[in-house]
Amino acid sequence: MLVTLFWFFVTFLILSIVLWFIVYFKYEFYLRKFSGPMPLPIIGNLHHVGIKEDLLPSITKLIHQHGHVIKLMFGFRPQIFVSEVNFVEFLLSSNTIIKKSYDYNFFHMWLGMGLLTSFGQKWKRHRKLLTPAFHFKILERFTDVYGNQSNVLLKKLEEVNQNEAIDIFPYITLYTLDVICEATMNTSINAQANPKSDYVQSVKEVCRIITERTFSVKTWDFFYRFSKDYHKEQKAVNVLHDFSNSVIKHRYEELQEHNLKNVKDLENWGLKKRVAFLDLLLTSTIDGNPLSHKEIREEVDTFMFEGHDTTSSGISFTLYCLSKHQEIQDKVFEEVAEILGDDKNAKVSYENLQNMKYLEKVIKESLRMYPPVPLFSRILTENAIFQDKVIPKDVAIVVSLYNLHRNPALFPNPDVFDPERFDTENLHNVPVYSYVPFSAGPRNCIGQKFAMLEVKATVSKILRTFKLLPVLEHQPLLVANAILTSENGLPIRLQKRKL
Ligand code: HEM
Repeated sequence: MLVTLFWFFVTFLILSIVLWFIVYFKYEFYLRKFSGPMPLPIIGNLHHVGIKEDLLPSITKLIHQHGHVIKLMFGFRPQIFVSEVNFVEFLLSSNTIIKKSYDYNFFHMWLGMGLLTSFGQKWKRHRKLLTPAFHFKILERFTDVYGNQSNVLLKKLEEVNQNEAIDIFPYITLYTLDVICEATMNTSINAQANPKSDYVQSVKEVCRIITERTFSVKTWDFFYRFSKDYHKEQKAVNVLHDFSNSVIKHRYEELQEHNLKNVKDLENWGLKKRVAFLDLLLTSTIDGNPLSHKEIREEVDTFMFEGHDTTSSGISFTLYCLSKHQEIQDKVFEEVAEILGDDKNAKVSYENLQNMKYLEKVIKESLRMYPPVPLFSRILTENAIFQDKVIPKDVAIVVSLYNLHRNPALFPNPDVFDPERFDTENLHNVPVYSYVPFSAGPRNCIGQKFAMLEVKATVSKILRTFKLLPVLEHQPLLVANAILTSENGLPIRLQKRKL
Protein backbone atom coordinates (compact mmCIF):
# COMPACT_ATOMS: atom_id res chain seq x y z
CA MET A 1 0.00 0.00 0.00
CA LEU A 2 2.76 2.42 1.02
CA VAL A 3 4.73 1.58 -2.12
CA THR A 4 1.66 2.25 -4.30
CA LEU A 5 1.12 5.58 -2.57
CA PHE A 6 4.78 6.46 -3.04
CA TRP A 7 4.61 5.78 -6.80
CA PHE A 8 1.32 7.63 -7.06
CA PHE A 9 2.92 10.65 -5.41
CA VAL A 10 6.05 10.48 -7.60
CA THR A 11 3.95 10.21 -10.79
CA PHE A 12 1.76 13.11 -9.67
CA LEU A 13 4.84 15.22 -8.93
CA ILE A 14 6.51 14.45 -12.26
CA LEU A 15 3.32 15.22 -14.20
CA SER A 16 2.88 18.48 -12.28
CA ILE A 17 6.47 19.51 -13.02
CA VAL A 18 6.05 18.72 -16.74
CA LEU A 19 2.77 20.64 -16.83
CA TRP A 20 4.37 23.57 -15.03
CA PHE A 21 7.20 23.75 -17.60
CA ILE A 22 4.68 23.65 -20.47
CA VAL A 23 2.75 26.57 -18.93
CA TYR A 24 5.93 28.45 -18.06
CA PHE A 25 7.44 28.24 -21.55
CA LYS A 26 4.11 29.11 -23.18
CA TYR A 27 4.17 32.51 -21.42
CA GLU A 28 7.94 32.93 -21.26
CA PHE A 29 8.06 32.95 -25.06
CA TYR A 30 6.39 36.38 -24.87
CA LEU A 31 7.45 37.56 -21.41
CA ARG A 32 11.20 36.96 -21.85
CA LYS A 33 11.63 40.67 -22.53
CA PHE A 34 10.42 41.48 -19.01
CA SER A 35 12.72 41.18 -16.03
CA GLY A 36 11.96 39.02 -12.98
CA PRO A 37 13.49 36.53 -10.56
CA MET A 38 14.01 32.92 -11.65
CA PRO A 39 10.96 30.79 -10.77
CA LEU A 40 11.03 27.20 -9.47
CA PRO A 41 8.87 24.42 -10.90
CA ILE A 42 5.35 24.25 -9.41
CA ILE A 43 5.73 27.04 -6.83
CA GLY A 44 7.00 29.59 -9.35
CA ASN A 45 8.15 32.70 -7.45
CA LEU A 46 6.05 32.14 -4.33
CA HIS A 47 9.26 31.74 -2.30
CA HIS A 48 10.28 35.26 -3.42
CA VAL A 49 7.19 36.88 -1.92
CA GLY A 50 6.72 34.67 1.17
CA ILE A 51 3.71 34.96 3.45
CA LYS A 52 1.31 37.91 3.41
CA GLU A 53 3.26 39.89 6.05
CA ASP A 54 6.29 39.79 3.72
CA LEU A 55 4.50 40.78 0.51
CA LEU A 56 5.09 44.56 0.48
CA PRO A 57 8.75 44.37 1.62
CA SER A 58 9.39 41.51 -0.85
CA ILE A 59 7.88 43.41 -3.78
CA THR A 60 9.90 46.49 -2.78
CA LYS A 61 13.09 44.38 -2.73
CA LEU A 62 12.27 42.86 -6.13
CA ILE A 63 11.70 46.34 -7.57
CA HIS A 64 15.22 47.33 -6.48
CA GLN A 65 16.58 44.30 -8.30
CA HIS A 66 14.39 44.24 -11.43
CA GLY A 67 12.79 47.66 -11.81
CA HIS A 68 9.16 48.77 -11.66
CA VAL A 69 7.79 46.13 -14.06
CA ILE A 70 8.41 42.60 -12.80
CA LYS A 71 7.24 39.28 -14.15
CA LEU A 72 6.42 36.61 -11.59
CA MET A 73 4.87 33.15 -11.63
CA PHE A 74 2.53 32.45 -8.70
CA GLY A 75 2.39 28.69 -9.00
CA PHE A 76 1.04 28.13 -12.51
CA ARG A 77 -0.19 31.71 -12.88
CA PRO A 78 1.87 34.33 -14.71
CA GLN A 79 1.64 37.86 -13.31
CA ILE A 80 3.22 41.21 -13.99
CA PHE A 81 3.64 43.51 -10.99
CA VAL A 82 3.61 47.13 -12.08
CA SER A 83 4.56 50.38 -10.34
CA GLU A 84 5.82 52.23 -13.43
CA VAL A 85 3.73 55.24 -14.33
CA ASN A 86 3.49 54.66 -18.12
CA PHE A 87 2.45 51.06 -17.65
CA VAL A 88 -0.10 52.09 -15.01
CA GLU A 89 -1.53 54.65 -17.45
CA PHE A 90 -1.62 52.07 -20.27
CA LEU A 91 -3.54 49.65 -18.04
CA LEU A 92 -5.96 51.94 -16.25
CA SER A 93 -6.92 54.06 -19.21
CA SER A 94 -7.77 50.99 -21.28
CA ASN A 95 -11.42 50.41 -22.17
CA THR A 96 -10.75 46.76 -22.95
CA ILE A 97 -8.57 45.54 -20.06
CA ILE A 98 -11.33 45.73 -17.48
CA LYS A 99 -11.75 42.17 -16.24
CA LYS A 100 -10.64 41.61 -12.66
CA SER A 101 -8.18 38.77 -12.04
CA TYR A 102 -8.87 35.48 -10.23
CA ASP A 103 -8.13 36.94 -6.75
CA TYR A 104 -11.52 38.63 -6.96
CA ASN A 105 -13.25 35.23 -7.20
CA PHE A 106 -12.81 35.00 -3.43
CA PHE A 107 -15.44 37.73 -3.09
CA HIS A 108 -18.05 35.85 -5.14
CA MET A 109 -19.76 34.01 -2.30
CA TRP A 110 -20.61 37.29 -0.54
CA LEU A 111 -20.71 39.90 -3.33
CA GLY A 112 -21.74 37.74 -6.29
CA MET A 113 -21.24 39.70 -9.49
CA GLY A 114 -21.61 43.25 -8.15
CA LEU A 115 -19.82 46.29 -9.52
CA LEU A 116 -16.43 45.33 -8.07
CA THR A 117 -16.34 41.81 -9.47
CA SER A 118 -18.44 41.88 -12.65
CA PHE A 119 -17.25 42.66 -16.16
CA GLY A 120 -18.53 42.97 -19.73
CA GLN A 121 -22.06 44.22 -20.45
CA LYS A 122 -23.34 43.62 -16.93
CA TRP A 123 -20.62 45.80 -15.39
CA LYS A 124 -21.11 48.52 -18.05
CA ARG A 125 -24.88 48.72 -17.50
CA HIS A 126 -24.66 48.72 -13.71
CA ARG A 127 -21.87 51.26 -13.68
CA LYS A 128 -24.01 53.59 -15.81
CA LEU A 129 -26.99 53.03 -13.57
CA LEU A 130 -25.08 53.63 -10.32
CA THR A 131 -23.02 56.65 -11.37
CA PRO A 132 -25.84 59.16 -10.64
CA ALA A 133 -25.98 57.81 -7.05
CA PHE A 134 -22.76 59.76 -6.42
CA HIS A 135 -24.00 63.08 -7.74
CA PHE A 136 -23.18 65.86 -5.27
CA LYS A 137 -26.90 66.56 -4.69
CA ILE A 138 -27.22 63.05 -3.30
CA LEU A 139 -23.89 63.11 -1.48
CA GLU A 140 -24.62 66.34 0.37
CA ARG A 141 -27.46 64.60 2.20
CA PHE A 142 -25.03 62.15 3.77
CA THR A 143 -23.36 64.77 5.95
CA ASP A 144 -26.03 64.01 8.57
CA VAL A 145 -25.05 60.35 8.55
CA TYR A 146 -21.39 61.19 9.19
CA GLY A 147 -22.49 63.67 11.89
CA ASN A 148 -24.78 61.26 13.77
CA GLN A 149 -22.47 58.27 13.61
CA SER A 150 -19.40 60.28 14.59
CA ASN A 151 -21.28 61.43 17.71
CA VAL A 152 -21.50 57.77 18.70
CA LEU A 153 -17.80 57.34 17.90
CA LEU A 154 -16.82 60.34 20.01
CA LYS A 155 -18.79 58.99 22.99
CA LYS A 156 -16.85 55.75 22.74
CA LEU A 157 -13.53 57.59 22.48
CA GLU A 158 -14.42 59.74 25.48
CA GLU A 159 -14.65 56.56 27.57
CA VAL A 160 -10.99 55.80 26.84
CA ASN A 161 -8.47 56.89 29.50
CA GLN A 162 -6.76 60.13 28.47
CA ASN A 163 -3.22 59.62 27.24
CA GLU A 164 -3.62 55.84 27.10
CA ALA A 165 -2.43 54.41 23.78
CA ILE A 166 -5.34 52.92 21.81
CA ASP A 167 -5.38 51.19 18.46
CA ILE A 168 -7.71 53.47 16.50
CA PHE A 169 -8.37 51.00 13.67
CA PRO A 170 -11.08 48.80 15.31
CA TYR A 171 -13.04 51.87 16.50
CA ILE A 172 -13.04 53.35 13.03
CA THR A 173 -13.98 50.06 11.35
CA LEU A 174 -17.20 49.80 13.39
CA TYR A 175 -17.94 53.45 12.69
CA THR A 176 -17.49 53.12 8.91
CA LEU A 177 -19.72 50.02 8.92
CA ASP A 178 -22.46 52.06 10.58
CA VAL A 179 -21.99 54.90 8.09
CA ILE A 180 -22.09 52.76 4.96
CA CYS A 181 -25.07 50.74 6.18
CA GLU A 182 -27.10 53.88 6.77
CA ALA A 183 -26.02 55.43 3.46
CA THR A 184 -26.71 52.27 1.49
CA MET A 185 -29.87 50.98 3.10
CA ASN A 186 -31.16 53.81 5.28
CA THR A 187 -31.12 51.43 8.21
CA SER A 188 -28.76 50.81 11.09
CA ILE A 189 -26.77 47.77 12.16
CA ASN A 190 -25.51 49.62 15.28
CA ALA A 191 -22.06 48.12 14.85
CA GLN A 192 -20.52 50.61 17.28
CA ALA A 193 -23.08 49.94 19.98
CA ASN A 194 -23.15 46.21 19.35
CA PRO A 195 -19.78 45.03 17.99
CA LYS A 196 -20.53 41.41 18.88
CA SER A 197 -23.69 41.25 16.73
CA ASP A 198 -24.00 38.44 14.20
CA TYR A 199 -23.76 40.89 11.29
CA VAL A 200 -20.53 42.56 12.47
CA GLN A 201 -18.91 39.24 13.36
CA SER A 202 -19.89 37.81 9.97
CA VAL A 203 -18.34 40.74 8.09
CA LYS A 204 -15.14 40.22 10.10
CA GLU A 205 -15.15 36.49 9.43
CA VAL A 206 -15.68 36.80 5.67
CA CYS A 207 -12.98 39.50 5.37
CA ARG A 208 -10.54 37.29 7.33
CA ILE A 209 -11.23 34.26 5.14
CA ILE A 210 -10.91 36.20 1.87
CA THR A 211 -7.56 37.61 3.00
CA GLU A 212 -6.20 34.27 4.19
CA ARG A 213 -7.19 32.42 1.01
CA THR A 214 -4.85 34.55 -1.11
CA PHE A 215 -1.80 33.19 0.67
CA SER A 216 -2.55 29.52 1.21
CA VAL A 217 -3.47 26.36 -0.67
CA LYS A 218 -7.09 27.46 -0.09
CA THR A 219 -6.53 29.75 -3.06
CA TRP A 220 -7.64 26.70 -5.12
CA ASP A 221 -11.37 26.00 -4.81
CA PHE A 222 -10.66 22.27 -4.77
CA PHE A 223 -8.73 22.49 -1.46
CA TYR A 224 -10.88 25.31 -0.07
CA ARG A 225 -14.07 23.27 -0.28
CA PHE A 226 -12.56 20.69 2.09
CA SER A 227 -11.51 23.29 4.65
CA LYS A 228 -13.35 24.43 7.79
CA ASP A 229 -13.28 28.00 6.49
CA TYR A 230 -15.52 27.05 3.57
CA HIS A 231 -18.34 26.15 5.95
CA LYS A 232 -17.60 29.13 8.18
CA GLU A 233 -17.83 31.42 5.17
CA GLN A 234 -21.12 29.89 4.05
CA LYS A 235 -22.57 30.43 7.53
CA ALA A 236 -21.34 34.04 7.73
CA VAL A 237 -22.52 34.86 4.19
CA ASN A 238 -25.99 33.51 5.04
CA VAL A 239 -26.18 36.00 7.92
CA LEU A 240 -25.10 38.87 5.64
CA HIS A 241 -27.46 37.88 2.81
CA ASP A 242 -30.40 37.37 5.20
CA PHE A 243 -29.90 40.91 6.47
CA SER A 244 -29.67 42.56 3.04
CA ASN A 245 -32.53 40.39 1.69
CA SER A 246 -34.84 41.47 4.46
CA VAL A 247 -33.97 45.19 4.16
CA ILE A 248 -34.43 45.08 0.36
CA LYS A 249 -37.76 43.26 0.65
CA HIS A 250 -39.06 45.62 3.30
CA ARG A 251 -38.06 48.72 1.35
CA TYR A 252 -39.48 47.30 -1.90
CA GLU A 253 -42.84 46.74 -0.22
CA GLU A 254 -42.77 50.24 1.25
CA LEU A 255 -42.14 51.80 -2.19
CA GLN A 256 -44.92 49.69 -3.74
CA GLU A 257 -47.37 50.56 -0.98
CA HIS A 258 -46.83 54.30 -1.47
CA ASN A 259 -46.54 54.04 -5.27
CA LEU A 260 -43.06 55.61 -5.28
CA LYS A 261 -41.59 55.02 -8.72
CA ASN A 262 -38.54 57.25 -8.91
CA VAL A 263 -36.19 59.42 -6.88
CA LYS A 264 -38.38 62.52 -7.37
CA ASP A 265 -41.36 60.66 -5.86
CA LEU A 266 -39.18 59.63 -2.95
CA GLU A 267 -37.92 63.14 -2.35
CA ASN A 268 -41.44 64.53 -2.30
CA TRP A 269 -42.71 61.77 -0.07
CA GLY A 270 -44.26 63.00 3.18
CA LEU A 271 -41.77 61.23 5.46
CA LYS A 272 -38.87 63.14 3.86
CA LYS A 273 -36.56 60.22 4.48
CA ARG A 274 -33.09 60.44 2.97
CA VAL A 275 -32.82 58.66 -0.39
CA ALA A 276 -30.34 55.80 0.09
CA PHE A 277 -28.32 53.98 -2.61
CA LEU A 278 -30.80 51.12 -2.28
CA ASP A 279 -33.67 53.39 -3.31
CA LEU A 280 -31.87 54.23 -6.52
CA LEU A 281 -31.36 50.55 -7.23
CA LEU A 282 -35.02 49.78 -6.54
CA THR A 283 -36.36 52.58 -8.71
CA SER A 284 -33.93 52.28 -11.66
CA THR A 285 -34.38 50.31 -14.83
CA ILE A 286 -32.04 48.96 -17.50
CA ASP A 287 -33.62 49.00 -20.98
CA GLY A 288 -36.98 49.46 -19.26
CA ASN A 289 -36.54 46.46 -16.93
CA PRO A 290 -36.04 46.75 -13.17
CA LEU A 291 -33.04 45.05 -11.56
CA SER A 292 -33.70 41.60 -10.10
CA HIS A 293 -33.67 41.12 -6.32
CA LYS A 294 -30.36 39.22 -6.60
CA GLU A 295 -28.74 41.97 -8.68
CA ILE A 296 -29.81 44.57 -6.13
CA ARG A 297 -28.43 42.49 -3.27
CA GLU A 298 -25.10 42.07 -5.07
CA GLU A 299 -24.73 45.85 -5.39
CA VAL A 300 -25.87 46.53 -1.82
CA ASP A 301 -23.37 43.99 -0.48
CA THR A 302 -20.62 45.39 -2.73
CA PHE A 303 -21.17 48.86 -1.25
CA MET A 304 -21.18 47.39 2.25
CA PHE A 305 -17.80 45.78 1.63
CA GLU A 306 -16.06 48.39 -0.56
CA GLY A 307 -17.51 51.28 1.40
CA HIS A 308 -16.36 50.38 4.90
CA ASP A 309 -12.95 48.65 4.94
CA THR A 310 -11.34 51.15 2.57
CA THR A 311 -12.55 54.26 4.39
CA SER A 312 -11.64 52.65 7.69
CA SER A 313 -8.05 52.26 6.51
CA GLY A 314 -8.01 55.80 5.05
CA ILE A 315 -9.37 57.48 8.20
CA SER A 316 -7.21 55.45 10.61
CA PHE A 317 -3.95 56.13 8.77
CA THR A 318 -4.80 59.84 8.46
CA LEU A 319 -5.40 60.10 12.22
CA TYR A 320 -2.20 58.18 12.86
CA CYS A 321 -0.17 60.52 10.59
CA LEU A 322 -1.65 63.56 12.33
CA SER A 323 -0.68 62.17 15.73
CA LYS A 324 2.91 61.88 14.48
CA HIS A 325 3.00 65.40 12.97
CA GLN A 326 1.86 67.92 15.56
CA GLU A 327 2.52 71.05 13.48
CA ILE A 328 0.45 69.69 10.61
CA GLN A 329 -2.29 68.71 13.05
CA ASP A 330 -2.32 72.25 14.50
CA LYS A 331 -2.74 73.69 11.00
CA VAL A 332 -5.66 71.35 10.26
CA PHE A 333 -7.25 72.24 13.61
CA GLU A 334 -6.92 75.96 12.88
CA GLU A 335 -8.51 75.54 9.46
CA VAL A 336 -11.40 73.52 10.86
CA ALA A 337 -11.96 76.00 13.72
CA GLU A 338 -11.97 78.88 11.23
CA ILE A 339 -14.61 77.19 9.06
CA LEU A 340 -16.82 75.81 11.82
CA GLY A 341 -16.34 78.29 14.66
CA ASP A 342 -16.30 77.47 18.40
CA ASP A 343 -19.42 75.36 18.68
CA LYS A 344 -18.10 71.84 18.41
CA ASN A 345 -21.63 70.44 18.12
CA ALA A 346 -22.47 72.66 15.12
CA LYS A 347 -23.79 70.77 12.08
CA VAL A 348 -21.21 70.40 9.35
CA SER A 349 -22.45 71.09 5.84
CA TYR A 350 -21.27 69.75 2.49
CA GLU A 351 -19.92 73.21 1.71
CA ASN A 352 -17.98 73.33 5.01
CA LEU A 353 -16.29 70.07 4.07
CA GLN A 354 -15.51 71.32 0.56
CA ASN A 355 -13.78 74.34 2.10
CA MET A 356 -11.35 72.24 4.18
CA LYS A 357 -8.59 72.55 1.59
CA TYR A 358 -5.60 71.98 3.86
CA LEU A 359 -7.23 68.90 5.39
CA GLU A 360 -7.75 67.64 1.86
CA LYS A 361 -4.02 67.89 1.17
CA VAL A 362 -3.31 66.01 4.41
CA ILE A 363 -5.72 63.21 3.46
CA LYS A 364 -4.24 62.99 -0.04
CA GLU A 365 -0.75 62.65 1.42
CA SER A 366 -1.95 59.97 3.81
CA LEU A 367 -3.56 58.07 0.90
CA ARG A 368 -0.28 58.39 -0.99
CA MET A 369 1.86 56.88 1.74
CA TYR A 370 -0.77 54.44 2.96
CA PRO A 371 -3.10 53.62 0.02
CA PRO A 372 -6.11 51.72 1.48
CA VAL A 373 -6.13 49.47 -1.59
CA PRO A 374 -2.38 48.76 -1.89
CA LEU A 375 -2.68 46.25 -4.76
CA PHE A 376 -5.32 45.58 -7.37
CA SER A 377 -5.29 43.54 -10.54
CA ARG A 378 -6.75 42.82 -13.94
CA ILE A 379 -6.52 39.82 -16.22
CA LEU A 380 -5.93 40.05 -19.97
CA THR A 381 -8.77 38.53 -22.01
CA GLU A 382 -6.73 39.02 -25.21
CA ASN A 383 -3.09 39.70 -26.06
CA ALA A 384 -2.01 43.28 -25.31
CA ILE A 385 0.97 45.27 -26.55
CA PHE A 386 2.84 47.62 -24.26
CA GLN A 387 5.82 49.51 -25.73
CA ASP A 388 6.28 46.90 -28.49
CA LYS A 389 6.17 44.02 -26.02
CA VAL A 390 3.39 41.47 -26.37
CA ILE A 391 1.72 40.41 -23.12
CA PRO A 392 -0.29 37.26 -23.74
CA LYS A 393 -3.90 36.59 -22.84
CA ASP A 394 -4.53 35.24 -19.30
CA VAL A 395 -1.60 37.08 -17.71
CA ALA A 396 -2.68 38.97 -14.57
CA ILE A 397 -1.39 42.51 -14.18
CA VAL A 398 -1.11 43.69 -10.58
CA VAL A 399 -0.78 47.40 -9.86
CA SER A 400 1.31 47.90 -6.74
CA LEU A 401 -0.04 51.28 -5.69
CA TYR A 402 2.06 51.20 -2.57
CA ASN A 403 5.26 51.15 -4.65
CA LEU A 404 3.97 53.54 -7.31
CA HIS A 405 3.21 56.14 -4.61
CA ARG A 406 6.62 55.63 -3.00
CA ASN A 407 8.62 55.86 -6.22
CA PRO A 408 11.27 58.56 -5.51
CA ALA A 409 11.35 59.53 -9.20
CA LEU A 410 7.70 60.62 -8.87
CA PHE A 411 7.65 61.71 -5.23
CA PRO A 412 11.04 62.89 -3.89
CA ASN A 413 11.70 61.72 -0.30
CA PRO A 414 8.74 59.39 -0.58
CA ASP A 415 8.82 58.26 3.06
CA VAL A 416 8.42 61.82 4.34
CA PHE A 417 4.86 62.92 5.18
CA ASP A 418 4.48 66.23 3.38
CA PRO A 419 0.95 67.47 2.49
CA GLU A 420 2.47 70.39 0.54
CA ARG A 421 3.18 67.97 -2.30
CA PHE A 422 -0.50 68.38 -3.12
CA ASP A 423 -0.37 72.14 -3.31
CA THR A 424 -1.53 73.02 -6.83
CA GLU A 425 1.77 74.85 -7.42
CA ASN A 426 3.77 71.67 -6.73
CA LEU A 427 1.65 69.35 -8.83
CA HIS A 428 2.71 70.63 -12.26
CA ASN A 429 5.48 68.09 -12.82
CA VAL A 430 3.70 65.08 -11.40
CA PRO A 431 2.24 62.77 -14.10
CA VAL A 432 -1.49 62.15 -13.60
CA TYR A 433 -1.23 58.39 -13.25
CA SER A 434 1.49 58.56 -10.58
CA TYR A 435 -1.11 59.19 -7.89
CA VAL A 436 -4.17 56.94 -8.13
CA PRO A 437 -5.40 55.88 -4.65
CA PHE A 438 -8.90 55.47 -6.10
CA SER A 439 -7.57 53.84 -9.27
CA ALA A 440 -8.37 55.72 -12.52
CA GLY A 441 -10.05 55.29 -15.88
CA PRO A 442 -13.28 53.40 -16.55
CA ARG A 443 -12.97 51.12 -13.51
CA ASN A 444 -11.99 53.77 -11.00
CA CYS A 445 -13.61 53.95 -7.57
CA ILE A 446 -17.23 54.97 -7.95
CA GLY A 447 -17.37 55.99 -4.28
CA GLN A 448 -14.37 58.31 -4.18
CA LYS A 449 -16.29 61.53 -3.55
CA PHE A 450 -18.36 59.88 -0.85
CA ALA A 451 -15.12 58.55 0.68
CA MET A 452 -13.33 61.92 0.68
CA LEU A 453 -16.33 63.57 2.34
CA GLU A 454 -16.49 60.85 4.97
CA VAL A 455 -12.77 61.03 5.78
CA LYS A 456 -12.94 64.83 6.03
CA ALA A 457 -16.10 64.82 8.17
CA THR A 458 -14.68 62.21 10.56
CA VAL A 459 -11.16 63.58 10.95
CA SER A 460 -12.38 67.15 11.42
CA LYS A 461 -14.95 66.03 14.00
CA ILE A 462 -12.42 64.03 16.03
CA LEU A 463 -9.88 66.88 15.91
CA ARG A 464 -12.39 69.34 17.33
CA THR A 465 -12.75 67.21 20.46
CA PHE A 466 -9.32 65.63 20.81
CA LYS A 467 -5.71 66.46 20.29
CA LEU A 468 -4.02 63.38 18.87
CA LEU A 469 -0.73 62.52 20.55
CA PRO A 470 1.88 60.12 19.16
CA VAL A 471 3.10 56.82 20.47
CA LEU A 472 6.68 57.78 19.80
CA GLU A 473 8.48 54.49 19.40
CA HIS A 474 5.77 52.93 17.20
CA GLN A 475 6.30 52.28 13.48
CA PRO A 476 3.48 50.56 11.55
CA LEU A 477 4.21 47.12 10.10
CA LEU A 478 2.27 47.39 6.87
CA VAL A 479 0.37 44.38 5.58
CA ALA A 480 -1.39 44.16 2.22
CA ASN A 481 -4.62 42.38 3.13
CA ALA A 482 -7.59 43.14 0.86
CA ILE A 483 -6.92 46.60 2.33
CA LEU A 484 -3.80 48.09 3.86
CA THR A 485 -3.55 47.42 7.59
CA SER A 486 -0.84 47.56 10.22
CA GLU A 487 0.15 44.26 11.83
CA ASN A 488 1.05 46.04 15.08
CA GLY A 489 -1.99 48.34 15.05
CA LEU A 490 -2.20 52.11 14.71
CA PRO A 491 -1.85 53.36 18.28
CA ILE A 492 -2.50 56.99 19.16
CA ARG A 493 -3.18 58.82 22.43
CA LEU A 494 -6.18 61.12 22.86
CA GLN A 495 -6.13 64.33 24.85
CA LYS A 496 -9.40 66.19 25.30
CA ARG A 497 -9.25 69.74 23.97
CA LYS A 498 -10.37 72.65 26.13
CA LEU A 499 -12.53 74.87 23.95
C1 HEM B 1 -10.69 55.90 1.04
C2 HEM B 1 -11.65 55.13 0.56
C3 HEM B 1 -11.61 54.35 -0.72
C4 HEM B 1 -10.53 53.99 -1.50
C5 HEM B 1 -9.07 54.34 -1.28
C6 HEM B 1 -11.05 53.23 -2.61
C7 HEM B 1 -10.27 52.71 -3.63
C8 HEM B 1 -10.75 51.97 -4.67
C9 HEM B 1 -9.95 51.38 -5.71
C10 HEM B 1 -8.42 51.47 -5.80
C11 HEM B 1 -10.78 50.74 -6.56
C12 HEM B 1 -10.38 49.93 -7.80
C13 HEM B 1 -10.24 48.51 -7.34
C14 HEM B 1 -9.94 47.55 -8.43
O1 HEM B 1 -9.69 47.91 -9.59
O2 HEM B 1 -9.98 46.36 -8.11
C15 HEM B 1 -12.14 50.91 -6.07
C16 HEM B 1 -13.26 50.40 -6.69
C17 HEM B 1 -14.53 50.52 -6.17
N1 HEM B 1 -14.91 51.23 -5.06
FE1 HEM B 1 -13.69 52.27 -3.83
N2 HEM B 1 -12.41 53.13 -2.48
C18 HEM B 1 -12.80 53.82 -1.36
C19 HEM B 1 -14.09 53.98 -0.89
C20 HEM B 1 -15.22 53.51 -1.50
C21 HEM B 1 -16.58 53.76 -1.05
C22 HEM B 1 -16.95 54.61 0.15
C23 HEM B 1 -17.41 53.08 -1.90
C24 HEM B 1 -18.92 53.01 -1.89
C25 HEM B 1 -19.71 53.86 -1.34
C26 HEM B 1 -16.58 52.42 -2.88
C27 HEM B 1 -17.06 51.62 -3.90
C28 HEM B 1 -16.27 51.07 -4.89
C29 HEM B 1 -16.79 50.23 -5.95
C30 HEM B 1 -18.24 49.81 -6.12
C31 HEM B 1 -15.71 49.89 -6.75
C32 HEM B 1 -15.74 49.06 -8.04
C33 HEM B 1 -15.96 50.03 -9.19
C34 HEM B 1 -15.96 49.38 -10.55
O3 HEM B 1 -15.21 48.42 -10.77
O4 HEM B 1 -16.68 49.87 -11.42
N3 HEM B 1 -15.26 52.72 -2.62
N4 HEM B 1 -12.09 51.66 -4.92
